[in-house]
Amino acid sequence: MKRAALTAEHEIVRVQLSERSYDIAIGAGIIDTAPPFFSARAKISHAVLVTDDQVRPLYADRIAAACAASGMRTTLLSVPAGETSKSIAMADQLWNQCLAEGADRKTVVIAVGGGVIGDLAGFIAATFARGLSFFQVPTTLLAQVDSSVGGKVGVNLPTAKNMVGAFWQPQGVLIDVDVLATLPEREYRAGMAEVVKYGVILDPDFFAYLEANVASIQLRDRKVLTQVIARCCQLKADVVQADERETTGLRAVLNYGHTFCHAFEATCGYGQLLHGEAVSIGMLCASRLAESLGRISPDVTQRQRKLLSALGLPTVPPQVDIDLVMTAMQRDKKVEHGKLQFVLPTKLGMVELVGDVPVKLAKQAINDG
Ligand SMILES: NC(=O)c1ccc[n+]([C@@H]2O[C@H](COP(=O)([O-])OP(=O)(O)OC[C@H]3O[C@@H](n4cnc5c(N)ncnc54)[C@H](O)[C@@H]3O)[C@@H](O)[C@H]2O)c1
Ligand SMILES: O=C(O)C(=O)C[C@@H](O)[C@H](O)[C@H](O)COP(=O)(O)O
Ligand SMILES: [Zn+2]
Repeated sequence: MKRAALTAEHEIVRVQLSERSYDIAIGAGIIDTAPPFFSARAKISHAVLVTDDQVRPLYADRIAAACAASGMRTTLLSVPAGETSKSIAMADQLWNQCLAEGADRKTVVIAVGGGVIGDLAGFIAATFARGLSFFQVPTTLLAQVDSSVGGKVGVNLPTAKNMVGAFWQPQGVLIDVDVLATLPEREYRAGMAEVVKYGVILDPDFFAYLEANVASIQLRDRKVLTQVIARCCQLKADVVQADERETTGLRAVLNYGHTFCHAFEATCGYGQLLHGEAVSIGMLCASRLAESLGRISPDVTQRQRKLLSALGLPTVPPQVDIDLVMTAMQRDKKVEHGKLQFVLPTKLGMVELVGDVPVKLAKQAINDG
């Protein structure tokens, strides 16, 4: 197949999923190659770009103009920035806007933004007219290392994170590391939590690399960032290829810390605690839980806490009603027959899905934080 003309300095990670396979292109300054990147992978007569009101003036207007200049009929839809836009009400608004703009089954959706936009636009793509092709142009660190890859799309219910959604793979992911230059510091740090997650669940050498490169990471060193993002995309691609729909339990490793994380996000009110911040706190809760079950030694938790703190991430659970958190945890999608399951470390670089965990110990793992 014809490939987009990208700059010399880019890497391609391929996600191998038979007919749903796709490329993740990672490089500096490649955002302007967006139209040929899309056109090489889909026939596009009508592109619907979905973005948020902060990313729109920074990047989405520019991509929309380039798409229009390359001959695509282009519609740009924008939602308010932030987690509260990942809702059924916002999906309803976008479905109706797509209809009003004459979208049909050949329309291609392009998500330009962070994880909220990727999840929401992907959900529109998965559902409008029973499914449209879509692309991801992730603009946060979190979206570049995690949410744009793997096809989990969806929206939140008021008390249950990501509860309505689908597995819907993109046709391609275009990652320009240069867009991270404008990302607010808090959002950048939040993205690092998912980066650390990959080290804990799959790759102890990568964890050690992060420990050794905190200063360059804080400076957003372009070279280090490109390597970090490419490694995360490759690790995620490997997992998704092995268990696309989280049916064998393998993909669940990517959910490390998320049983606690999602319960904190919902209980605090969406957007109060950023997803990455909640991942940071949630991973430490899961690690303490593994300790209390005698599965790991305290130094595994200590190393995570030290690295997460050095990266400026929160480590202490929020001051919220613990019983509300425990109730929210029961809405985790890994719950089977009413029983919670947790992804717990066995050592640095390896985790397992564990059932039959006494709720009392999970509560204690929060209280001990
Ligand atoms: N589908 C998945 O596999 C998956 C994986 C991880 C997280 N998620 C989801 O992702 C969401 C969090 O995503 P997020 O952290 O990217 O948040 P986000 O999408 O809310 O973006 C964070 C903020 O940064 C702004 N922004 C984005 N790019 C920017 C840029 N380059 N410069 C300046 N500002 C920019 C946005 O406008 C927003 O205000 C959560 O809903 C989480 O559940 C999904
Ligand atoms: O891709 C996955 O699988 C993940 O679990 C990645 C997570 O970082 C991400 O937050 C995901 O959206 C959580 O999925 P959920 O199924 O627990 O809602
Ligand atoms: Zn996550």
